[in-house]
Amino acid sequence: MNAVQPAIEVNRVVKRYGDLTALNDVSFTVRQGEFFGLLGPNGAGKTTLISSMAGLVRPSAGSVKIMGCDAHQDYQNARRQLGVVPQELAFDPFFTVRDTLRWQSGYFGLKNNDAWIDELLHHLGLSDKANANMRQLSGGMKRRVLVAQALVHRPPVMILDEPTAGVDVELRQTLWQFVSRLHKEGHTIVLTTHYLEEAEQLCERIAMLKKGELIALDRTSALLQQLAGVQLSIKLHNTIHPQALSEQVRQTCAQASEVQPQDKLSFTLKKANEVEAVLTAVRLAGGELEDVKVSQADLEEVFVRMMQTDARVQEVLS
Ligand SMILES: Nc1ncnc2c1ncn2[C@@H]1O[C@H](COP(=O)(O)OP(=O)(O)OP(=O)(O)O)[C@@H](O)[C@H]1O
Repeated sequence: MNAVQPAIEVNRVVKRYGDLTALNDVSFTVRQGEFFGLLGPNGAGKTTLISSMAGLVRPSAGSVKIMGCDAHQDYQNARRQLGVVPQELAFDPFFTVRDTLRWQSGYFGLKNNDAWIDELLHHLGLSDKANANMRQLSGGMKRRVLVAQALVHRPPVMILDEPTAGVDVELRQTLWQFVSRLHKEGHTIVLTTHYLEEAEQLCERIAMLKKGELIALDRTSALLQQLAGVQLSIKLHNTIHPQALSEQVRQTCAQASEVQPQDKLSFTLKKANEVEAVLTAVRLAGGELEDVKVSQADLEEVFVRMMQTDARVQEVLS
Protein backbone atom coordinates (compact mmCIF):
# COMPACT_ATOMS: atom_id res chain seq x y z
CA MET A 1 0.00 0.00 0.00
CA ASN A 2 1.30 3.44 -0.98
CA ALA A 3 2.20 5.22 2.26
CA VAL A 4 1.70 8.74 0.90
CA GLN A 5 -1.70 7.99 -0.53
CA PRO A 6 -4.40 9.73 1.53
CA ALA A 7 -6.58 7.50 3.70
CA ILE A 8 -9.63 9.48 2.62
CA GLU A 9 -10.00 11.88 -0.29
CA VAL A 10 -13.18 13.93 -0.45
CA ASN A 11 -13.16 15.72 -3.78
CA ARG A 12 -15.70 18.49 -4.50
CA VAL A 13 -18.60 16.49 -3.09
CA VAL A 14 -22.11 17.87 -3.59
CA LYS A 15 -25.20 16.07 -2.29
CA ARG A 16 -28.67 17.38 -3.05
CA TYR A 17 -31.95 16.06 -1.71
CA GLY A 18 -34.46 17.80 -3.97
CA ASP A 19 -34.07 21.52 -3.29
CA LEU A 20 -31.92 20.95 -0.22
CA THR A 21 -28.15 20.97 -0.62
CA ALA A 22 -26.88 18.74 2.21
CA LEU A 23 -23.24 19.00 1.06
CA ASN A 24 -21.97 21.88 -1.04
CA ASP A 25 -18.63 21.38 -2.80
CA VAL A 26 -16.81 19.79 0.13
CA SER A 27 -13.14 18.83 -0.37
CA PHE A 28 -10.47 17.64 2.04
CA THR A 29 -8.09 14.79 2.59
CA VAL A 30 -7.34 12.73 5.67
CA ARG A 31 -3.81 11.41 5.90
CA GLN A 32 -3.00 7.80 6.76
CA GLY A 33 -2.64 7.39 10.50
CA GLU A 34 -4.39 10.67 11.28
CA PHE A 35 -6.99 11.19 14.03
CA PHE A 36 -9.48 13.49 12.33
CA GLY A 37 -12.53 15.20 13.82
CA LEU A 38 -15.67 16.13 11.94
CA LEU A 39 -17.80 18.64 13.81
CA GLY A 40 -20.94 20.57 13.05
CA PRO A 41 -24.39 21.27 14.48
CA ASN A 42 -27.41 19.07 13.76
CA GLY A 43 -28.17 18.98 10.06
CA ALA A 44 -24.71 20.26 9.03
CA GLY A 45 -24.17 17.25 6.75
CA LYS A 46 -21.83 15.06 8.86
CA THR A 47 -23.84 11.84 8.49
CA THR A 48 -24.36 12.49 4.77
CA LEU A 49 -20.61 12.91 4.38
CA ILE A 50 -19.81 9.77 6.37
CA SER A 51 -22.43 7.83 4.43
CA SER A 52 -20.83 8.91 1.17
CA MET A 53 -17.47 7.71 2.51
CA ALA A 54 -19.07 4.35 3.31
CA GLY A 55 -20.60 4.18 -0.18
CA LEU A 56 -24.14 4.34 1.22
CA VAL A 57 -24.99 7.75 -0.24
CA ARG A 58 -24.11 8.56 -3.84
CA PRO A 59 -22.92 12.16 -4.23
CA SER A 60 -24.78 14.33 -6.79
CA ALA A 61 -21.31 15.47 -7.89
CA GLY A 62 -17.71 14.87 -6.85
CA SER A 63 -16.11 11.73 -5.48
CA VAL A 64 -14.83 10.04 -2.34
CA LYS A 65 -11.87 7.68 -2.28
CA ILE A 66 -10.87 5.40 0.59
CA MET A 67 -7.19 4.33 0.41
CA GLY A 68 -7.33 5.16 -3.30
CA CYS A 69 -10.52 3.15 -4.01
CA ASP A 70 -13.59 5.03 -5.21
CA ALA A 71 -16.33 4.60 -2.60
CA HIS A 72 -18.94 4.00 -5.32
CA GLN A 73 -17.27 2.78 -8.47
CA ASP A 74 -15.04 0.41 -6.49
CA TYR A 75 -17.40 -0.16 -3.57
CA GLN A 76 -16.20 -3.63 -2.53
CA ASN A 77 -12.55 -2.66 -2.25
CA ALA A 78 -13.30 0.70 -0.63
CA ARG A 79 -15.60 -0.94 1.92
CA ARG A 80 -12.90 -3.45 2.87
CA GLN A 81 -10.63 -0.57 3.86
CA LEU A 82 -13.24 0.96 6.12
CA GLY A 83 -14.84 0.19 9.47
CA VAL A 84 -17.89 2.29 10.29
CA VAL A 85 -19.40 2.56 13.76
CA PRO A 86 -22.88 3.95 13.06
CA GLN A 87 -25.08 6.03 15.36
CA GLU A 88 -28.00 3.63 15.23
CA LEU A 89 -28.06 0.31 17.07
CA ALA A 90 -29.31 -2.36 14.69
CA PHE A 91 -28.74 -6.07 15.38
CA ASP A 92 -30.50 -9.37 15.12
CA PRO A 93 -31.67 -9.71 18.75
CA PHE A 94 -31.47 -13.51 18.67
CA PHE A 95 -27.83 -13.66 17.60
CA THR A 96 -25.19 -14.01 20.28
CA VAL A 97 -22.38 -11.47 20.39
CA ARG A 98 -19.98 -14.00 18.87
CA ASP A 99 -22.46 -14.99 16.12
CA THR A 100 -22.98 -11.32 15.27
CA LEU A 101 -19.23 -10.89 14.81
CA ARG A 102 -18.86 -14.16 12.91
CA TRP A 103 -21.69 -13.15 10.60
CA GLN A 104 -19.99 -9.82 9.94
CA SER A 105 -16.69 -11.64 9.27
CA GLY A 106 -18.51 -13.81 6.74
CA TYR A 107 -19.80 -10.68 5.01
CA PHE A 108 -16.17 -9.79 4.31
CA GLY A 109 -15.37 -13.37 3.26
CA LEU A 110 -13.34 -14.09 6.40
CA LYS A 111 -13.45 -17.59 7.83
CA ASN A 112 -11.69 -18.69 11.03
CA ASN A 113 -11.65 -15.16 12.38
CA ASP A 114 -12.17 -16.26 16.01
CA ALA A 115 -8.71 -15.34 17.27
CA TRP A 116 -9.22 -11.71 16.21
CA ILE A 117 -12.83 -11.75 17.45
CA ASP A 118 -11.56 -12.91 20.87
CA GLU A 119 -9.03 -10.11 20.91
CA LEU A 120 -11.68 -7.53 20.06
CA LEU A 121 -14.00 -8.89 22.75
CA HIS A 122 -11.18 -8.73 25.27
CA HIS A 123 -10.19 -5.13 24.52
CA LEU A 124 -13.78 -3.96 24.54
CA GLY A 125 -14.57 -5.66 27.86
CA LEU A 126 -17.01 -8.08 26.21
CA SER A 127 -15.32 -11.46 26.78
CA ASP A 128 -17.87 -12.58 29.35
CA LYS A 129 -20.72 -11.56 27.02
CA ALA A 130 -19.53 -13.55 24.00
CA ASN A 131 -22.36 -16.07 24.27
CA ALA A 132 -25.07 -13.68 25.45
CA ASN A 133 -27.92 -12.87 23.09
CA MET A 134 -27.81 -9.34 21.73
CA ARG A 135 -31.22 -8.59 23.25
CA GLN A 136 -29.82 -9.34 26.72
CA LEU A 137 -27.20 -6.62 26.47
CA SER A 138 -27.46 -3.08 27.82
CA GLY A 139 -27.35 -0.17 25.37
CA GLY A 140 -23.71 0.53 26.24
CA MET A 141 -22.73 -3.11 25.68
CA LYS A 142 -24.51 -3.12 22.32
CA ARG A 143 -22.51 -0.07 21.38
CA ARG A 144 -19.28 -1.94 22.17
CA VAL A 145 -20.44 -4.71 19.84
CA LEU A 146 -20.95 -2.08 17.13
CA VAL A 147 -17.30 -1.08 17.53
CA ALA A 148 -16.17 -4.73 17.38
CA GLN A 149 -18.35 -5.24 14.31
CA ALA A 150 -16.73 -2.28 12.55
CA LEU A 151 -13.27 -3.73 13.22
CA VAL A 152 -13.90 -7.38 12.49
CA HIS A 153 -12.15 -7.20 9.08
CA ARG A 154 -9.19 -5.18 10.47
CA PRO A 155 -9.79 -2.11 8.30
CA PRO A 156 -7.01 0.51 8.15
CA VAL A 157 -9.56 3.36 8.28
CA MET A 158 -12.18 3.67 10.97
CA ILE A 159 -15.12 6.06 11.13
CA LEU A 160 -16.95 6.63 14.38
CA ASP A 161 -20.24 8.51 14.08
CA GLU A 162 -21.00 9.91 17.54
CA PRO A 163 -19.95 6.67 19.25
CA THR A 164 -20.29 8.01 22.76
CA ALA A 165 -23.65 9.77 22.46
CA GLY A 166 -25.59 8.87 25.59
CA VAL A 167 -23.14 6.29 26.94
CA ASP A 168 -21.72 6.17 30.44
CA VAL A 169 -18.31 7.41 31.52
CA GLU A 170 -16.88 3.89 31.87
CA LEU A 171 -17.72 2.96 28.30
CA ARG A 172 -16.40 6.26 27.00
CA GLN A 173 -13.09 5.55 28.70
CA THR A 174 -12.92 1.93 27.51
CA LEU A 175 -13.76 3.05 24.02
CA TRP A 176 -11.23 5.88 23.91
CA GLN A 177 -8.48 3.69 25.32
CA PHE A 178 -9.13 1.16 22.60
CA VAL A 179 -9.47 3.72 19.82
CA SER A 180 -6.29 5.49 20.98
CA ARG A 181 -4.50 2.14 20.85
CA LEU A 182 -5.72 1.53 17.30
CA HIS A 183 -4.53 5.00 16.37
CA LYS A 184 -1.09 4.33 17.84
CA GLU A 185 -0.94 1.13 15.82
CA GLY A 186 -1.37 3.24 12.67
CA HIS A 187 -5.11 3.19 12.02
CA THR A 188 -6.69 6.29 10.55
CA ILE A 189 -9.60 7.45 12.71
CA VAL A 190 -12.40 9.83 11.76
CA LEU A 191 -14.66 10.89 14.59
CA THR A 192 -17.85 12.89 14.68
CA THR A 193 -18.94 13.96 18.11
CA HIS A 194 -20.97 16.53 19.95
CA TYR A 195 -18.57 16.23 22.89
CA LEU A 196 -16.15 18.93 21.87
CA GLU A 197 -13.92 18.07 24.79
CA GLU A 198 -13.38 14.66 23.23
CA ALA A 199 -12.49 16.15 19.86
CA GLU A 200 -10.10 18.55 21.54
CA GLN A 201 -8.33 15.76 23.40
CA LEU A 202 -8.19 13.19 20.64
CA CYS A 203 -8.18 14.81 17.21
CA GLU A 204 -5.07 16.08 15.46
CA ARG A 205 -7.08 18.02 12.89
CA ILE A 206 -10.67 19.15 12.82
CA ALA A 207 -13.04 19.97 9.99
CA MET A 208 -16.12 22.01 10.76
CA LEU A 209 -19.24 21.79 8.63
CA LYS A 210 -22.03 24.31 8.62
CA LYS A 211 -25.10 24.02 6.38
CA GLY A 212 -23.27 21.60 4.11
CA GLU A 213 -20.17 23.75 3.70
CA LEU A 214 -16.70 23.23 5.06
CA ILE A 215 -16.08 26.39 7.08
CA ALA A 216 -12.89 25.40 8.89
CA LEU A 217 -10.16 22.83 8.54
CA ASP A 218 -7.05 23.03 10.61
CA ARG A 219 -4.90 21.40 13.27
CA THR A 220 -6.86 21.36 16.51
CA SER A 221 -4.22 23.45 18.31
CA ALA A 222 -4.05 26.00 15.47
CA LEU A 223 -7.83 26.26 15.33
CA LEU A 224 -7.94 26.98 19.04
CA GLN A 225 -5.13 29.49 18.89
CA GLN A 226 -6.30 31.19 15.74
CA LEU A 227 -9.88 31.60 16.78
CA ALA A 228 -9.97 31.53 20.50
CA GLY A 229 -6.72 32.65 22.04
CA VAL A 230 -6.53 33.60 25.68
CA GLN A 231 -9.32 35.12 27.72
CA LEU A 232 -8.16 37.57 30.41
CA SER A 233 -10.67 38.77 33.03
CA ILE A 234 -9.72 41.51 35.49
CA LYS A 235 -11.57 42.68 38.59
CA LEU A 236 -10.52 46.04 40.02
CA HIS A 237 -10.78 47.56 43.50
CA ASN A 238 -11.63 50.86 41.81
CA THR A 239 -13.03 51.79 38.39
CA ILE A 240 -11.26 52.99 35.27
CA HIS A 241 -12.49 54.25 31.96
CA PRO A 242 -11.66 51.86 29.09
CA GLN A 243 -10.80 54.93 26.97
CA ALA A 244 -7.81 55.47 29.27
CA LEU A 245 -6.18 52.28 28.02
CA SER A 246 -3.64 52.44 25.23
CA GLU A 247 -5.13 52.07 21.74
CA GLN A 248 -3.56 48.64 21.18
CA VAL A 249 -4.88 47.20 24.45
CA ARG A 250 -8.30 48.83 23.98
CA GLN A 251 -8.75 46.89 20.73
CA THR A 252 -8.72 43.62 22.67
CA CYS A 253 -11.08 44.87 25.39
CA ALA A 254 -14.72 43.70 25.38
CA GLN A 255 -15.79 46.89 27.26
CA ALA A 256 -13.95 49.32 24.91
CA SER A 257 -17.17 51.01 23.79
CA GLU A 258 -18.59 51.48 27.32
CA VAL A 259 -19.01 55.14 28.28
CA GLN A 260 -19.05 54.53 32.05
CA PRO A 261 -15.95 53.68 34.13
CA GLN A 262 -15.73 49.93 34.77
CA ASP A 263 -14.55 47.73 37.66
CA LYS A 264 -14.54 44.57 35.51
CA LEU A 265 -12.69 44.28 32.20
CA SER A 266 -12.16 41.34 29.87
CA PHE A 267 -9.72 40.96 27.03
CA THR A 268 -9.34 38.46 24.20
CA LEU A 269 -5.67 37.98 23.42
CA LYS A 270 -3.89 35.96 20.79
CA LYS A 271 -1.18 34.67 23.09
CA ALA A 272 -0.60 34.27 26.81
CA ASN A 273 2.52 36.44 26.67
CA GLU A 274 0.31 39.49 25.92
CA VAL A 275 -1.22 39.28 29.41
CA GLU A 276 1.60 41.24 31.08
CA ALA A 277 1.25 44.16 28.64
CA VAL A 278 -2.49 44.41 29.38
CA LEU A 279 -1.94 44.35 33.15
CA THR A 280 0.64 47.13 32.79
CA ALA A 281 -1.76 49.21 30.66
CA VAL A 282 -4.54 48.75 33.23
CA ARG A 283 -2.22 49.86 36.07
CA LEU A 284 -1.05 52.86 34.03
CA ALA A 285 -4.71 53.81 33.52
CA GLY A 286 -5.06 53.91 37.33
CA GLY A 287 -6.55 50.45 37.86
CA GLU A 288 -5.89 48.67 41.17
CA LEU A 289 -6.02 44.94 40.53
CA GLU A 290 -8.18 42.82 42.82
CA ASP A 291 -8.43 39.60 40.84
CA VAL A 292 -7.02 38.33 37.53
CA LYS A 293 -8.19 35.23 35.66
CA VAL A 294 -6.58 33.79 32.54
CA SER A 295 -8.35 31.01 30.66
CA GLN A 296 -7.75 29.27 27.40
CA ALA A 297 -10.90 29.36 25.31
CA ASP A 298 -11.90 25.80 24.52
CA LEU A 299 -13.16 24.22 21.36
CA GLU A 300 -16.76 24.69 22.44
CA GLU A 301 -16.29 28.47 22.38
CA VAL A 302 -14.52 28.29 19.03
CA PHE A 303 -17.31 26.17 17.67
CA VAL A 304 -20.08 28.44 18.90
CA ARG A 305 -18.28 31.50 17.61
CA MET A 306 -17.68 29.95 14.21
CA MET A 307 -21.26 28.82 13.92
CA GLN A 308 -22.44 32.35 14.75
CA THR A 309 -20.30 34.03 12.16
CA ASP A 310 -19.75 33.14 8.57
CA ALA A 311 -16.01 33.32 8.95
CA ARG A 312 -14.16 31.02 6.63
CA VAL A 313 -10.90 29.77 7.91
CA GLN A 314 -8.45 28.70 5.30
CA GLU A 315 -6.49 25.56 5.75
CA VAL A 316 -3.16 26.91 6.85
CA LEU A 317 -1.44 23.59 7.27
CA SER A 318 -2.14 20.98 4.68
N1 LIG B 1 -32.43 10.92 2.90
C1 LIG B 1 -32.61 12.23 3.02
N2 LIG B 1 -33.59 12.86 2.35
C2 LIG B 1 -33.78 14.19 2.45
N3 LIG B 1 -33.03 15.02 3.23
C3 LIG B 1 -32.04 14.43 3.93
C4 LIG B 1 -31.78 13.03 3.87
N4 LIG B 1 -30.72 12.76 4.67
C5 LIG B 1 -30.35 13.93 5.22
N5 LIG B 1 -31.12 14.95 4.77
C6 LIG B 1 -31.00 16.37 5.13
O1 LIG B 1 -29.66 16.75 4.84
C7 LIG B 1 -29.18 17.66 5.83
C8 LIG B 1 -27.91 17.10 6.46
O2 LIG B 1 -28.26 15.97 7.26
P1 LIG B 1 -27.18 15.08 8.05
O3 LIG B 1 -27.95 13.95 8.69
O4 LIG B 1 -26.09 14.73 7.14
O5 LIG B 1 -26.67 16.10 9.15
P2 LIG B 1 -25.77 15.81 10.45
O6 LIG B 1 -24.74 16.85 10.46
O7 LIG B 1 -25.35 14.39 10.45
O8 LIG B 1 -26.82 16.03 11.61
P3 LIG B 1 -26.93 15.31 13.09
O9 LIG B 1 -25.85 15.92 13.93
O10 LIG B 1 -28.29 15.74 13.52
O11 LIG B 1 -26.78 13.83 12.89
C9 LIG B 1 -30.32 17.85 6.82
O12 LIG B 1 -31.02 19.04 6.47
C10 LIG B 1 -31.19 16.63 6.60
O13 LIG B 1 -32.54 16.91 6.91
